[in-house]
Amino acid sequence: MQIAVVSLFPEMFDAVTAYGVTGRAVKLGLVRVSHSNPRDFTVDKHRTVDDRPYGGGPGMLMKIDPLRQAIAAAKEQVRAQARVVYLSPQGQRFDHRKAVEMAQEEALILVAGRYEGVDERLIETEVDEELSIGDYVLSGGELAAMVVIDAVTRQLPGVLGHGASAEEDSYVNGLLDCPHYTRPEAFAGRVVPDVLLSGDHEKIRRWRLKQALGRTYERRPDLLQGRVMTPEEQELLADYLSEKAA
Ligand SMILES: Nc1nonc1C(=O)NCC1CCCCC1
Repeated sequence: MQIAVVSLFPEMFDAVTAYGVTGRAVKLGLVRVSHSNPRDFTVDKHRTVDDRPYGGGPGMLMKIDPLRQAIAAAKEQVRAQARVVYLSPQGQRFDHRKAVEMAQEEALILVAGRYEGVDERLIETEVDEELSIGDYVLSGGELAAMVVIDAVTRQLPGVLGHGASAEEDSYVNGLLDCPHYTRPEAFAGRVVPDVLLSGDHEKIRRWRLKQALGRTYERRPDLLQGRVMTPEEQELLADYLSEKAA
């Protein structure tokens, strides 16, 4: 997959291109991240990318033309049909389903805004989709773009060592993740649940699913709304709740 990022701060993206699973994906060529900086498309002496808002109000807005040219350059970089995504709190909520969907694209162009935002006509004429990673305001779209790059890259074939972990990622089954344990077996008087030491993979699978269902019920009941539970899941959640009540 090719991802071109339109941002005033391309160096920020080292956080996803140089480290960890996503850094390895870049190294293996499973994903290519390129950059296009609106400042490189300014023509005035001060390399101006922002201007005052019509109608007054605090702060500045990003000007149309440098962004428009930076997006055009980004399209040149990816040379394929690319979905242009603008990151902002006004966007559709980014979630696992969206990550899976975006991972099917041949190319993405992620536009990271700064200041108080961008001229609405840039969004109307250049942006295919506005995406939000959550209901809060960041100082720029870069961190949101990196969240998208990370979550989408994990969905690409070959990125996660053993394919299974992509499927087992929590949210794949629409549930929160179960608890995890590693050595030592005892810590601060707390021991690892016996089932995880049993070597009985079916028992372990059921235990993990039960914990995931129970946690989701307790912490994020909204995720269970409208989610059809299998008979096994219904049984395991009932067991979890009766054990909790006991
Ligand atoms: N939340 C978010 N989800 O995606 N992006 C977000 C954000 O808070 N972005 C910052 C704003 C700041 C003004 C310019 C445009 C981006």
